[in-house]
Amino acid sequence: MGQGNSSAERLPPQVLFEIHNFVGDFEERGRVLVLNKYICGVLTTNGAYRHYLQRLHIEKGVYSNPVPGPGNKERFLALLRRQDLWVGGEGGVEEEASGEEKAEDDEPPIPLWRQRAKPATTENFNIAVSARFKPKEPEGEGGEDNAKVTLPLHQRIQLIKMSRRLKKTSDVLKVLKHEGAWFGDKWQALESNEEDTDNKENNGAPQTPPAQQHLVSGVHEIDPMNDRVVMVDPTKGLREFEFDAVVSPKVSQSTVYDSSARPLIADFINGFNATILVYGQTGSGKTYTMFGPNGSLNNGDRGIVPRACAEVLTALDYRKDQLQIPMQSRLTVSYVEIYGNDVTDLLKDGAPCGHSKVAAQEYVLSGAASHQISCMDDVLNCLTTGDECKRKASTAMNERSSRAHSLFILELNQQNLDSGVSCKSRLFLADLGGCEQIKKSKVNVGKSNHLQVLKDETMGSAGSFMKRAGNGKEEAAAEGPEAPEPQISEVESEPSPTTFSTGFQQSDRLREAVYINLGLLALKQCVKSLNNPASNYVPYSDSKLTLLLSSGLGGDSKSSVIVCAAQESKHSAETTSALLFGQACRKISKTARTGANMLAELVAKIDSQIIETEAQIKAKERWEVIEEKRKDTLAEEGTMEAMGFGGVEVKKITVLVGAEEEREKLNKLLKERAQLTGTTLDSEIGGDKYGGAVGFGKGYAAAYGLGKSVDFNDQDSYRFKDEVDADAVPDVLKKKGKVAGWKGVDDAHDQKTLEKMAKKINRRKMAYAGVSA
Ligand SMILES: Nc1ncnc2c1ncn2[C@@H]1O[C@H](COP(=O)(O)OP(=O)(O)OP(=O)(O)O)[C@@H](O)[C@H]1O
Repeated sequence: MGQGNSSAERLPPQVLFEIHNFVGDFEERGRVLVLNKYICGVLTTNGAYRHYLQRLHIEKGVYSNPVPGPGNKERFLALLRRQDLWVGGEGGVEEEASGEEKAEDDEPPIPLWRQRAKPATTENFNIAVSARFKPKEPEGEGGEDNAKVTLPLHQRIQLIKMSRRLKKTSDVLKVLKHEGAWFGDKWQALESNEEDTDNKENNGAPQTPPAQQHLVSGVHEIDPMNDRVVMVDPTKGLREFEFDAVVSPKVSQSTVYDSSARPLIADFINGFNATILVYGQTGSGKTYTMFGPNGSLNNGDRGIVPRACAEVLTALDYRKDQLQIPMQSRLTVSYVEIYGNDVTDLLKDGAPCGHSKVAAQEYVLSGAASHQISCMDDVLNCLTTGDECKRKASTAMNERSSRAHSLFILELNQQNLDSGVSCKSRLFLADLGGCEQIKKSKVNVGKSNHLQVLKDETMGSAGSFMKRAGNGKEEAAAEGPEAPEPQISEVESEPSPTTFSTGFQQSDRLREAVYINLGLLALKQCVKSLNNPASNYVPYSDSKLTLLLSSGLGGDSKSSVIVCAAQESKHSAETTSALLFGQACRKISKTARTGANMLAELVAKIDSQIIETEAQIKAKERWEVIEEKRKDTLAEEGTMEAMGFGGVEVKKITVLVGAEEEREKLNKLLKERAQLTGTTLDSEIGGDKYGGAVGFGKGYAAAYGLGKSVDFNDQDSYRFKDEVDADAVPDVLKKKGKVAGWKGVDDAHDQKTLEKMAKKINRRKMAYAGVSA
């Protein structure tokens, strides 16, 4: 390789080494690649790298999708780092020769690019965010409702600078002047210099300050070239957003797939977990983007899900026949819907996932809901079956509105039969329910052509039902995660007779809206925490949606968020809110890793931290004896004791103290573990492990748990004792024979055993009780 090649030397040494390793000596001369001292025919650099990408796939099993256009070089360089993906062991790291060795051997120094580094298994990246705008509604079909906005002068100047690509403020002022109005009182002051001249030309007649100019709110500019969107929001004023991709309203489904989903499909096949989610207001085109128009699986209009499945299946077929390494693979799909706290299996007629609500996450992620697929017919069957089962309804905002969040999960298990290296990756495709304002979707009142209109005061009205039943949180949620306006609106249509069935329908719609909004609120909170470096707790457990998406959002998977939005002025508040969400997601940086069971690894890591923390607590905790005054609760009626005179017993109580910080840490770890495993904190604390024996509020367990105290001197004083349930003795201790022959509290005479037992249980329970009390 030519050492003097400046463009090649700019690449990091490890990359240079790896390219050399892969393609032999090479040199880049402008747009032509020189390989092994021979010019590669007429191959341009881009063409040559396309060829290398293909070789990388065939020889090393590293997949790259055939994206048209330039950029092959960058993709090749990125993928080259994964060339040892299917190789067992470390991949043969070549150590850097030390300076002394070099001198001894008297060999010419090894160029930096020849030194081999350990292959990368992790990649740092930010969540990729793209924005897609729905075509404008035709006028007269609800597309017009132009809210007027008065921008402050500096924003107005900024807007003109952005839209007209002007740099100088003086040029902007000329535009403003030409437009005829804007400045109000400041007109003369700002333009004084120029106006002086102009006024002189106008025979000295004073210029009257013109009326304030108003702008129409909404999307002002969609700039796919620079991936920029300019918004004028009625409450927030001018806003400029930058994303990884901005697609114009007219682009095809395949362009959206190429820009927002395709790179992640390659990552998925290469063993990374990946998440693609669509977010936006109701009716903004999320389902259209994810699945296609109105559930149609027509080739041209197909959305991301069928396209992704087609690409994965084609790639797997190709890999089976063409790769030089023998690969075995199995692709499965799960399709679930999240409605409030219920997760249902759309491929099993909407049956609940798992036997209990808490088990849903474990059930879904363990693959219990999965179906093997091997061709597109299987995929289309799953999509059709799932679609029939989905909650859909007609609202004023969308004729076919999804009334819950749905999650399509692809799971790919692959193994290199030669090296035995296996990899499991998951692709989460989430079609989130749309955030909606009740007054716009009119689910509380119905829409004349969908549901009969109900007044709040009417019996069975959904509005009054929710108002009565709902707490503040529900009402807030009903208005969407960022509701800018007050709540349930006035009924706009004429009242009409109410039937119970319409009442129920409306209460269903309203409940759905609340559930959707609550899930989205929880999602926003998670994104906020992920963006806050000071926060070490992400509230995934706040909703089933965030629990299921936890590994995709904050975990080690690659993620892409597609913000769907409407351009119309009347939707500008929701559009700004959706774009702001996208911007917040874009700031989240993560480390993605290839490899198998990420969840198990994470849980194992937390487990080791739990053990460490428990050891710290053990070292620090101590029993302290305190005096407690207790009243005789069983005193006979009419006695002095019952009337409050006397009847007070002073008891010595032994209390476990110390290690408060560690307990708090333990509590956090237990919570985190519960989130990851989809269980409850109760079971993490010991409910499951000890056969539910340490359930809260139960005799013995209560004394050891929430009460945080053990009354060791109380063995004879039955009057002051809670009734003890023999079942409450931890099974694990019974088995070990530590409390052999346990029959009741009278047998609890071995103080040491009790102390030991209490400490063991309390370490976890106190961590919980101490923090949550
Ligand atoms: N880019 C687009 N081009 C053409 N039509 C679109 C586009 N996006 C959405 N639509 C149409 O707009 C309507 C609403 O879209 P869709 O059902 O996908 O919205 P949504 O965001 O999923 O709504 P919800 O949250 O209520 O389910 C559909 O009729 C759909 O075909």
